Amino acid sequence: MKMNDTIVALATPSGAGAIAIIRVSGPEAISIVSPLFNAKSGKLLEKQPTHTLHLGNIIDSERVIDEVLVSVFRAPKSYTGEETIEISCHGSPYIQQEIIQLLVRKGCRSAEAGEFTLRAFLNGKMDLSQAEAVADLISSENQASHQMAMQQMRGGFSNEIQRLRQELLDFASLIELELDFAEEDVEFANREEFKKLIQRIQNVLKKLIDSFATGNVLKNGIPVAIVGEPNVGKSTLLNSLLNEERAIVSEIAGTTRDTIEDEMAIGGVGFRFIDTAGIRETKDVVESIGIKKTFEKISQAQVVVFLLNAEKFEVRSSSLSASGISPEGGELSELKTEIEKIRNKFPQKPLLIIANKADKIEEAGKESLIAELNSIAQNREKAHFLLLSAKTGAGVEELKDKLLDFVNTGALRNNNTIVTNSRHYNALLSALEEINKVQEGLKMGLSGDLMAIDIRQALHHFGEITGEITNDDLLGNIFANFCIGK
Ligand SMILES: Nc1nc2c(c(=O)[nH]1)N(C=O)[C@@H](CNc1ccc(C(=O)N[C@@H](CCC(=O)O)C(=O)O)cc1)CN2
Ligand SMILES: Nc1nc2c(ncn2[C@@H]2O[C@H](COP(=O)(O)OP(=O)(O)OP(=O)(O)O)[C@@H](O)[C@H]2O)c(=O)[nH]1
Ligand SMILES: [Mg+2]
Repeated sequence: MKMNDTIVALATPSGAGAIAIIRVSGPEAISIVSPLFNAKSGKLLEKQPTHTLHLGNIIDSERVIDEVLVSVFRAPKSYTGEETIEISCHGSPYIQQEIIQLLVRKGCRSAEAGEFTLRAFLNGKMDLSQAEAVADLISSENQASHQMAMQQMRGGFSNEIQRLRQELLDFASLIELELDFAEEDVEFANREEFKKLIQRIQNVLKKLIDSFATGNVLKNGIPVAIVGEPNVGKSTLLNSLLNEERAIVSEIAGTTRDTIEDEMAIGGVGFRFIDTAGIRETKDVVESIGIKKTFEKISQAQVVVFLLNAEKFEVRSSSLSASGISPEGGELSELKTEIEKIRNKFPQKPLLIIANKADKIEEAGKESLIAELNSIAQNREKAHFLLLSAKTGAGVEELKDKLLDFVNTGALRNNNTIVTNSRHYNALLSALEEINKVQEGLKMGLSGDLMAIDIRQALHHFGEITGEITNDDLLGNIFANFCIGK
């Protein structure tokens, strides 16, 4: 990508709108736009100071294309660090295209995706992780992902990495200095202090690495699988959670054959609900493919909502107690087996057991049912039980609260740095690996020259995050995922 030319792009979404912004950045930005702009004040754009706004017409020879507002940003005081002009025109696609084509005829080049932000990075306006956060910020759809992106864009994460990198660099220099005095057997780098620093770096790296699990989940939406036998009301629950008729509901068992997913923010956190095909023995080929997929989805989910029909258990338990037979022998033990199966298959998954169709059972039966199910849930860590009605919506709010409880939003609340980017995550893992080697070296009394190699490696991985160490392929990759005009 060339850097010394002047680029132009629409910064607002394509299509009609009230107003559209056309961005021009590069050494010729002001000199190209100036002769095309007739200011109402009669002032020449080229003479205007930075961060000023001007009303006037964009003209192509004699023809007025539009009445616009033009902002002037002078290098290096702009988003990109270059001379920048922004033209706010009326949002007709025709006007937008006319102005952009005029600018291209006068010597601008159409910007590539992310090129404005790439220039901001290359001009030192932000580091690489901050540039990446700009893209995350634009795609953020809820409070959690917005907060994480904002924190990263403002440099919270980079600062932490930068600090560690500097301290490590200072030690590396001291150790390398010792090498110059090899004959004299001096020790500039205090080994005890160095050990402490390495320990501290390890702790920070581990904390950041651990935060990725939370960050990744918060960024992409927490996957919640809704599973259970056919007809228990899974699709009804999905619709109730989403507040829309997303999935087909019917009294026929086996209605949902393929998984259905949709997102919804609860308390500022994005959740991705996955309605699945009811689990049962079946000879139907299509249905059994759907059931296979259900198990796949359970394995990918962060939380499993296991739905059952409360009615089935209520009827049985009252008739059973009347006849004096232990409920153990009936549906409840069947249920226990069912839950046990899921527990064995996915021992780590938080499980929410939900008795649905609460509206159909009698008040009197509710208590014994809740007690019974709670005793099943109690045996298991991370398992909870709720009675609700997907149809009437009673208890659905409680379910939402429970789901939020499952998410460890503590890290977010405490304003801790959360790693959301897999590139950063990989660099952190590699850095930790090198730091561990340095620690081993210290323990074994490894010579300075060998230790210096591992330290340099660790520094390299820190530099990858902030972009001190980079290459064209990597930059191309990162910025290609931006939108044009950003
Ligand atoms: N019209 C418009 N709105 C926008 C942007 C933009 O580029 N144009 N932004 C783009 O993403 C965001 C705001 N970010 C910006 C960041 C820096 C500068 C800027 O001019 N910085 C100079 C001057 C700072 C100062 O006045 O102290 C600088 O950094 O030197 C402008 C916008 C969101 N809204
Ligand atoms: N009374 C009552 N009926 C419900 C409730 N939830 C679901 N139903 C009914 O139960 C039937 C099955 O609901 P679905 O949501 O299609 O069940 P499902 O679990 O998705 O079924 P499959 O897709 O076949 O696995 C429908 O007739 C629903 O109207 C509830 O809370 N109360
Ligand atoms: Mg269904």
